[in-house]
Amino acid sequence: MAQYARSPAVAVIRLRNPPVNTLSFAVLQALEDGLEKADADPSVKAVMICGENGKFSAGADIRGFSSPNRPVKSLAALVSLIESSKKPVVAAIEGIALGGGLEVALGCHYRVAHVKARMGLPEVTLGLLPGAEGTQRLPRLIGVPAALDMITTGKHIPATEALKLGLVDEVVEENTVEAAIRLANKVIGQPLGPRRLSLKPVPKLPDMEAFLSQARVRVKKQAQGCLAPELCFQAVRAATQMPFADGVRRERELFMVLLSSGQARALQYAFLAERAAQKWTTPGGASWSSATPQPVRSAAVIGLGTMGRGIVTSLVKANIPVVALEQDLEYLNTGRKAVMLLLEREAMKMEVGAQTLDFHNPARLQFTVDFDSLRDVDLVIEAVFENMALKKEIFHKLSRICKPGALLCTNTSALNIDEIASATSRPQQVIGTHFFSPAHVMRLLEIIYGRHTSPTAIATAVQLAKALKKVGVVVGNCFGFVGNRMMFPYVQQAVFLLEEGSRPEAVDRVLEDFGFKIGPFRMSDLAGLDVGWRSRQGQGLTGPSVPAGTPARQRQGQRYSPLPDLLCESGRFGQKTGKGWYQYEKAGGRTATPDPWLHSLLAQYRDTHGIEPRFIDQEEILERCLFSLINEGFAILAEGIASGPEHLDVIYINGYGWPKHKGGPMFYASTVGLPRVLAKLHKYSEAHPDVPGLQPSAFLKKLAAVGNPPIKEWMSYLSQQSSRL
Ligand SMILES: CC(C)(COP(=O)(O)OP(=O)(O)OC[C@H]1O[C@@H](n2cnc3c(N)ncnc32)[C@H](O)[C@@H]1OP(=O)(O)O)[C@@H](O)C(=O)NCCC(=O)NCCSC(=O)/C=C/CCCCCCCCCCCCC(=O)O
Repeated sequence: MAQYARSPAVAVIRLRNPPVNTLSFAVLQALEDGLEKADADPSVKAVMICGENGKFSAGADIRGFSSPNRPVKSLAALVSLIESSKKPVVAAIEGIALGGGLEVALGCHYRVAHVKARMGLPEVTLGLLPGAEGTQRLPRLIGVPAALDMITTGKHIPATEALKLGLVDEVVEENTVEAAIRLANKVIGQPLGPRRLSLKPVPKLPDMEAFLSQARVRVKKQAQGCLAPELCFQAVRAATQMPFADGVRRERELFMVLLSSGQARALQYAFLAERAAQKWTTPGGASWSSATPQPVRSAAVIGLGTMGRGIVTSLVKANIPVVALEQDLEYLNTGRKAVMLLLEREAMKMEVGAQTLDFHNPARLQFTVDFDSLRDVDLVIEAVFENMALKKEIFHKLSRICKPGALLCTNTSALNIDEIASATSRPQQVIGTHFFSPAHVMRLLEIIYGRHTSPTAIATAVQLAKALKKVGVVVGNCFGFVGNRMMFPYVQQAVFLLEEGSRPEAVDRVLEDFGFKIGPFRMSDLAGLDVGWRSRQGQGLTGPSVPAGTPARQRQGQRYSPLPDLLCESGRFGQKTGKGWYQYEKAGGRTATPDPWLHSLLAQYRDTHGIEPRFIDQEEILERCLFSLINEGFAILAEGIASGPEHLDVIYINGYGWPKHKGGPMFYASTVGLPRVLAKLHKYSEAHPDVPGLQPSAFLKKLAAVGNPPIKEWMSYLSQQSSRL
């Protein structure tokens, strides 16, 4: 709602809808009532609009867009009402003014912002456009280039930048509401015409047409298959070509197209899924609502390979003092140089005026080979390579050296957390923190609890993720956890498709056209084929431990493809060796080119194994790869390894390049329809009975049988018996 008060010639309207003052129907109604009251009261000479609790407004309620009962009350009409007020209206922007919240402020005649406030029109990130006339008012206020940038990227800008752009009239360090009331008193009686943005012309550019056509190319390129940026562009272009009222009509038409699009639903789901994933629970009954994190005032990282370097960089960026440890001076010096380089680059990227990175100060970042230096840290992240014996040795040492409450984290992508914890005397403080490479860039942090991990340890790891500006998703302990476990059948299908007649570039193209940033073969080349090879050797799937007489394409009665092993045996480890599923310009090169050598290897391989190659169409490539991944997701949910489909989707969007506008694999399955996913899996598993990954999971079958319920109801169909939750 909104609260109305007087101060004394200024009416104060305070938006109130915790936690972020979204513009519900009740808020809009109360705002309208407040404006009418102020208008009718002759002793009121000006109006000031602010938000409760130090936040102006986060805009429209995202949950309302998909609701059949969404309020028909038009926000746009209210913005016009504010603008047409005969008494000056001043917005006092504290905290945030986003989306519809900023559009309300644009309707005001003046805007005062607190120095720490952020403003933006993030509708594009929700698959929408600023549909309350924001695409028409903002270019009139700050010019087309800046408005187009804000509207098509959705970025939040700080108050200082808003002041430079002319988006706000004043930035204050103290009480914003008092400053806004002062300004309101000052402008009483001044003409309002020049302050009404709808009456202003769009500022001209020397060659608007040329600017717009270049901007359109840029927007399309950045959109990566998303519709909203293009329609945002069209709405802003309308502002340059039409009078305000016509531009508003065009904006409305484009908004309605987006509002009913599947992409908007997916993006809004993704926003809410990220918040839902913060609400973790475990089968033992621990949860975000009752567990309290421990403070992390200092940390240590063991191992300065690729992952360790990124993790140190992340911690330094989060202003957490770090001790970085390596096994000897040679490794330490190489690691130190690499970390310093990363930090120099990060420092250069930081905004002018923002807090600087204090990494030359040994009290903030210390390099050592001495385990004793870890004695006092609050948290240790072990990031050595994936070797159980080595990890156990380190954890044994840590449990002797570290102070009693220290959290002991292992950065692993698949290894058993319980086994690692068994090497310590304090398994309740051991937790998996699976970072994604490059660790200082990628947003995802998979947080894996073991059998004995305490709720405090989980809460502390979640808190750490927040401090590192990452999305922490809490999951249970199983081989590959959630992300990699779902990835295995996907990559396996991709390789089987090669055996049957396809090529890496064909499979990658289909998945990249679907929206993945990178297809499975390019991804394997980037990650290094030797990583999987070592893991398969460890599992006894390849190498000398495979019993003599084992059929080349079978392991334990299941289909197996030795193709990736053959590549590794030829020294083809991917980008780092200049050859893998593709060829590259040099070792370490990044430009993948289809490789005739590989094509003839595939032909030879099929000959050797008597496989008749066939043409495999895009539909089969897509369905076999995606549906096997999704199928594993259902098995994970049924086992209680993750507490909801949103968790899986957040992992895939933030760690595996799944296109956000398709909402994540489980959301995608819900849009395809579970009966269809099930029917396709039946079809493919009949054709390939020796591939367990294609056999539909019991949970998927159950959901399809009960009539394809909406995604938010899925978990209610898991019986207590079938779930570990
Ligand atoms: C920066 C944030 C605001 C805060 O971040 P942080 O402090 O980290 O906290 P969070 O955990 O993210 O959030 C806290 C809780 O708040 C919830 N939240 C936040 N924002 C929203 C929101 N906008 N809606 C709903 N809920 C929100 C969040 O979920 C958390 O709650 P919980 O823990 O999950 O319970 C950050 O949250 C953020 O960035 N928020 C998003 C801001 C945003 O994107 N705003 C834009 C929203 S879209 C908008 O405003 C659009 C406006 C245009 C509307 C145009 C309407 C005109 C239509 C014309 C045609 C209509 C025809 C009508 C006919 C018909 O109806 O049929």
